[in-house]
Amino acid sequence: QQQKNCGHRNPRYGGWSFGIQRPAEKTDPIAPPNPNLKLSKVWYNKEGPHSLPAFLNSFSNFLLRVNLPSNDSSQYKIKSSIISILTYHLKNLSLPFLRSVTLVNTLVALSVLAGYSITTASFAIYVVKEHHNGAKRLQHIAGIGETCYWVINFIYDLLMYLIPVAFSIATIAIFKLPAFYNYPNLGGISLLFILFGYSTFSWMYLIAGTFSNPGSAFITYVCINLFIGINSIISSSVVYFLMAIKDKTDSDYQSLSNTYGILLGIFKMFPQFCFGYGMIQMAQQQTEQDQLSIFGNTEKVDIFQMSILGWMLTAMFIQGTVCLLLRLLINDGIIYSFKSFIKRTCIKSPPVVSNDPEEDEDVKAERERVESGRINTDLLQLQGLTKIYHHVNKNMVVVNNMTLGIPAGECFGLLGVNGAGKTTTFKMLTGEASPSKGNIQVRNSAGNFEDVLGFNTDWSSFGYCPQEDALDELLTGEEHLYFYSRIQGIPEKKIKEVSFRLLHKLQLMQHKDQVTASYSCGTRRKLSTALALVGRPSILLLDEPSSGMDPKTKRHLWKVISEQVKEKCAVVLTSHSMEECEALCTRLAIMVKGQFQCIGSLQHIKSRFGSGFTVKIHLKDYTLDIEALSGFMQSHFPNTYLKEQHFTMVEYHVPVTAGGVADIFDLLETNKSNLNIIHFSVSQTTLDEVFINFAQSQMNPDNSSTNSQQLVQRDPVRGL
Ligand SMILES: Nc1ncnc2c1ncn2[C@@H]1O[C@H](COP(=O)(O)OP(=O)(O)OP(=O)(O)O)[C@@H](O)[C@H]1O
Repeated sequence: QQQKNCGHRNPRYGGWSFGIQRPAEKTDPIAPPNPNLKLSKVWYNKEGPHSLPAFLNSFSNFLLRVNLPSNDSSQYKIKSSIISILTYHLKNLSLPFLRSVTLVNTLVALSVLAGYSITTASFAIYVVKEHHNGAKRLQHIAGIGETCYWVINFIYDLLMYLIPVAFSIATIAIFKLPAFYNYPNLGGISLLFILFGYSTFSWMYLIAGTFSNPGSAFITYVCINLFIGINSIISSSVVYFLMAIKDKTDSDYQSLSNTYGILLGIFKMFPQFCFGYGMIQMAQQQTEQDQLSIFGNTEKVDIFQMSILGWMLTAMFIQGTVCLLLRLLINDGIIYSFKSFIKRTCIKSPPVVSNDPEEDEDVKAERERVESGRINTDLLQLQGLTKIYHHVNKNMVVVNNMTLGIPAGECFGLLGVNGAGKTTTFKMLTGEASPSKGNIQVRNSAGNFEDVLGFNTDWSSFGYCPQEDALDELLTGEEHLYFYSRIQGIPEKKIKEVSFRLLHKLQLMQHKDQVTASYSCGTRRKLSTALALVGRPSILLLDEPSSGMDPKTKRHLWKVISEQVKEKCAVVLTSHSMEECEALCTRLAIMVKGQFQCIGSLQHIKSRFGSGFTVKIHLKDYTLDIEALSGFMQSHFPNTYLKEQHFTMVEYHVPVTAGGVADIFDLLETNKSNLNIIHFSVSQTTLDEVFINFAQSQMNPDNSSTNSQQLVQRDPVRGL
């Protein structure tokens, strides 16, 4: 019972009262009161910090001695030490103070966690960016293995992360924040900062490949950190506060204590919790020590013991190591093997076209050539290559049973409308996507074919210019070339020579010192092509290399590609420019819905599928009657149709006639003035027209199964 001081100069700090009658309301209603049982009271004055435990201890000694045999009583006593008294005082009498301190510490921990959630995410999005823009794939092709890539990134990010950590520690040291500054707390908080980075980068790397763009990756990383951190810290703090207001003998206290233990066990799996909770623990420990020091106890508590920081630090180290090991283990090779296994055992793939009776004769001949192994001078072979994307409600066959062989010194053009499957084919060729079926083989230096897919692929013979420039916006053109030269293993003293040769070759000298962020689209494409040529590849994959280039630059690029072909490089090129394919490709194929519709040399394709002529007529006036002109053309050349009309220019498709070009010339020349013609031209149907006609079968879903030959025969008016 508390005792009032009553304003005395020498206050009494406590006392005892014995033999008090028990008050009526305290009697037990079930067990009748024993009239002989009297109440004793211990009095204390709260101004004396030790008065309660001291007087309580004396009372305990009275009881002890009263109950001991009289001759023994002096031999026994109950002792209380100053520490236990102070701890008792701290835990029980200063509880409201400690609670408010814990609340403040929780808020501080959450604020620091929020800051570090953003910091760590801003470091990790770099790998997402490289994954997204294809730079990671390009580095693999250039020679960096999965393990090397992740380990180097991890070490680099961790070293860079030490800069904000150093700033935080310096701030703590400058302002001497006692909770984190006093010995050994500065060491503890430094370890918490470092291990938070260690554990967070690892799990962020683990899911880096799942994001569609770096922006969404950044938001997701920060949200995950904050969501887990805030929820775990607040829920454990709430249980802690509830425990603190309960009596230890209360049954609720026990169940709360069990819940608290379980929550801590679960939350230790998350670095965000370990980081925040570790800070709270440290700050709380410091507050208790500050309180103890008021009573002269300056003994330091070991904050690294398991119950304070030890577990938090250990858990973060384990999380980081496990996630990093998983990241190293789950590489493209393992994913490829796993996917292949799942596909083989679980997923029923839709039937892909094989031995299609309607397959074009040239496509069939190429398939038979590759499958039979005859006339085998190929450097690269695709055998039954198929890619199926499994969507929620349907499966999409994007590349369908593609068989092809490309010899050295050939530039093979892969044509097709948007979505025909060209880039997907390239992705399979470079290992970015795994084929659902089929195989890709490359001839090695010993002259034998070896699989490109799977583990330990040797990409040294490949050069790849992706459709989207895989450039680092912070590096200059020259730095890019240096970087990829080093990855390719070019000796240090030759790197400058190689880089300058390529800068000259692609006319990039004037841009070599500019960062690529300031490059125009065409210049970026030139640099991407230069990077593909760094290792003098024997197989060059170019995905729309000239897109965005002006005609002059384009022609220069064609010259560069032609030189590569002359040097016996096997080039695979995709382009939407027929002019480019006509200029470069020794052989080409047109893809429709993932399948080859035709294959062969340019002239072969034009003469097989481009029957007829294109007549371009320029009229004197655009108000002239076009229908009369069309009627005139159709009356002399049946099945002629008007293809296009732009202002005074009209374009007709004229089927092959008995008299050929001479007849068309004769007729138009004779009637030039009657028909108000200024001038006209007659040409063989171009590759553009062949392409457009094939493209129409992709646009028109009803024609999906129709092969090219049938189209030629069915609709001569529309060309094919
Ligand atoms: N990851 C993916 N998941 C599902 N479908 C995909 C995926 N990637 C591509 N596709 C689909 O595969 C088809 C072929 O795409 P691809 O990029 O290979 O076409 P493309 O011929 O290269 O077109 P473009 O000329 O526009 O580059 C498209 O319909 C596309 O929507």
